[in-house]
Amino acid sequence: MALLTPQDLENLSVQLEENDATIKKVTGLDVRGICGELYGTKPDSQKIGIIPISSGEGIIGNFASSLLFIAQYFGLNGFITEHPDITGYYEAVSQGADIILMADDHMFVAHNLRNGRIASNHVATGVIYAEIASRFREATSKDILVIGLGRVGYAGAAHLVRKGFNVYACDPNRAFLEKAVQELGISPYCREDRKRFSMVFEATPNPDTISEGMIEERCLVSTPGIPCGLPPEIGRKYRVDLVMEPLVIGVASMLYSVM
Ligand SMILES: NCCC[C@@H](N)C(=O)NCCCC[C@H](N)C(=O)O
Repeated sequence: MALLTPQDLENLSVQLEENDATIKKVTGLDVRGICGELYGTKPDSQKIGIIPISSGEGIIGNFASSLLFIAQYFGLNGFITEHPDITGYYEAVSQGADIILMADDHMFVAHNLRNGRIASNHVATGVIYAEIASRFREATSKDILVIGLGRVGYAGAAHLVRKGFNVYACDPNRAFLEKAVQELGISPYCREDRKRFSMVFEATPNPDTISEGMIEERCLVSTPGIPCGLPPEIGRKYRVDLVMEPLVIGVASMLYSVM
């Protein structure tokens, strides 16, 4: 899994503002509205304990401060512990955190100490970005393309199947594709079918995974993937709206899902 870099997290508030405006334009709701409908919850100034974790590749310079910005943006009472790891965990609980946010190199979790609910970033991110794609008001059918069936893509595809969309998906890893066909009943996307989509959920760590023959002239691409799966020239040639932001939208989904 590709790890965030401090550069990915620069100008987070600008990235959020731009993406929230796009989401509102193409779905009719902003991130708060979609998360509220998706989970049936709303923030109630819960105390969020943000714990830096030093394992593996170590602490990412502006990761904790980015989480603090996100907590405050959604009306929550966030704080970053003075110490990392276990000492930080003890500090967060002692200071009355209702929800703990912490991430190592493999898992990023939100754990609500009051109701026991726990969310992982990869599932919450897959679900919210798939949900955004599926709410495209100008969609011409219930057909939706999912590119990438790893932890994030699979979670998004499962969510779309549950919502009754016709999910077509592709992944270079044949085992991932087979698993999704068997377990979710999705249809493998075949380029030869020349089928085009007005809704695309892209969840790969690769650039330029979206090709011209995949999309309709008017299309919404929703992706947490870094780097961007939409080639800029295709985005310019067609009327494509792109929702792509590295952290805030996925963390909002995590927090709303454990409230
Ligand atoms: N959609 C967001 C996906 C984040 C994930 N790909 C990642 O970089 N995880 C590593 C986070 C490491 C945080 C570090 N341990 C710290 O606490 O600063």
